[in-house]
Amino acid sequence: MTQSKISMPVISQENEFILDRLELDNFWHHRSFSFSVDESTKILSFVQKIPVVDPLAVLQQFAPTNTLRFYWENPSKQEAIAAWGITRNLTIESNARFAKTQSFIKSCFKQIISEGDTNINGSEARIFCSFSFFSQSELANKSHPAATIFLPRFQIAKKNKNHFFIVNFPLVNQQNLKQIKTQFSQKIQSIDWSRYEQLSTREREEVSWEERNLFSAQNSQYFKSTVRSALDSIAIDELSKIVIAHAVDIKSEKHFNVTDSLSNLRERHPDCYIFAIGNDRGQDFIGASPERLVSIQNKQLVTDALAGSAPRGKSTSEDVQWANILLKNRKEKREHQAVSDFILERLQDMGLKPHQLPLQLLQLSNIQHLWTPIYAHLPKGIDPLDIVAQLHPTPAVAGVPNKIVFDKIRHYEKFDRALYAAPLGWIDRRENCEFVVGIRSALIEKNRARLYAGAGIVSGSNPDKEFVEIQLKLQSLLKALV
Ligand SMILES: C=C(O[C@@H]1C=C(C(=O)O)C=C[C@H]1O)C(=O)O
Repeated sequence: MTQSKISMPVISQENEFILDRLELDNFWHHRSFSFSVDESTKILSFVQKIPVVDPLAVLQQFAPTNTLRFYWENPSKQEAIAAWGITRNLTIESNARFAKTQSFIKSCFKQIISEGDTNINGSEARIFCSFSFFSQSELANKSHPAATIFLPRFQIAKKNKNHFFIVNFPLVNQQNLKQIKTQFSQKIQSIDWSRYEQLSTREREEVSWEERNLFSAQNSQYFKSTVRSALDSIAIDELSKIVIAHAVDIKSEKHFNVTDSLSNLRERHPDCYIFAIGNDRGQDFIGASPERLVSIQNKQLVTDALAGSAPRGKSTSEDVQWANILLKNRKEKREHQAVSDFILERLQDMGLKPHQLPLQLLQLSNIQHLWTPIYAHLPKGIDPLDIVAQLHPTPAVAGVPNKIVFDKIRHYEKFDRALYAAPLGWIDRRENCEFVVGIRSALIEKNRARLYAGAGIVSGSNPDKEFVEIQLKLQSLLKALV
């Protein structure tokens, strides 16, 4: 179901509004920035290089909470993107969501006329996508649609030392293109970007939780009983792996601060992808995921098989000890191989020739994982969304075999996974893209947050140890939320 609509008079008013009244706050905040157009309207995608900014600071200052928002950062790759407002969007509530996403994205990029500083790496206009874990949830009041895709009105991007501001602006009258470009350019230059060079640091007080139910005996007993039941199913060969997740609801005295929480996440997890997707109901799904589902640059695909976990040691020797346990443990390796086998098979089914690097460790600040990066060259005709559709969900977040595991997950988990463990990311006109798996994540709304974490269960898993793993993942997330 497309939520796009044309609204010609508003566009021209908006046009006038931007060009004639140049007050900064109104320029950004005016509500008419959040309506979308359909595929018959051309869209000017105007990009301009700007001085150094922190895209998170810009997002904090300008993105209203009543429109779609997206934040994406990979600190170790010196890359960050903030996007907000809607120029075109689509929400999907049905099956075939990846195919529908694909055709929507193609039609969007056909409308775009790119102008400005377009030839520098990182300056591309992107379309942002998030999906729910299941294509159709059986739970009545689900918080997120099966797919949400949008071309934002504004995008701030940082790539290495370069920073860009992009406006995706619906054109009513193309004759004015030159004039509009000049005025956008002047407007962007007139902004005092130095004010957004750094996120204004506030007192990062610890939020006091109503912690009663965080890891209550009831919670832990229920989780462990599901692990035991899954082990029974594994013993009779009904399935060979299942990832069981746990959700914890917390309530703070004050509203959560999304940008400060993101800032904490990027400090604590510089090797992860930091993300946030906000909807028009003021809900934000945020997290720091170590798991790439699909990354494509110039037709080179990279994906991660990531499964099998151990804590980090408090000293170097303890750390090495944990690493060795992880690398040698047969149960952890079984858990991992279920993922790498699945990915290789799915890519081969698409006619690709994937190759994997030797098994290695991905050491994050709080946890370490077994990791196999997998590469493939993409021939013409394979769309990034074909790969997302083929790979989601991998046994890193679901299990083997898929069909049986889906029913079991719905049975064991007393909550809707919503966006947890599902793909989210961006795609550009040249079909470069990055999608991560939305794990190590929380759904935030005002003073409430739901935190998610899951653990892979295979033959040999121990319910107590799996619960410890879940706690480790949840605690790390909890520490970042303010
Ligand atoms: C499911 C999650 O993580 C996954 C499960 C892992 C495991 O069980 O060892 C490791 C990495 C992820 O693939 C999660 O963090 O919620």
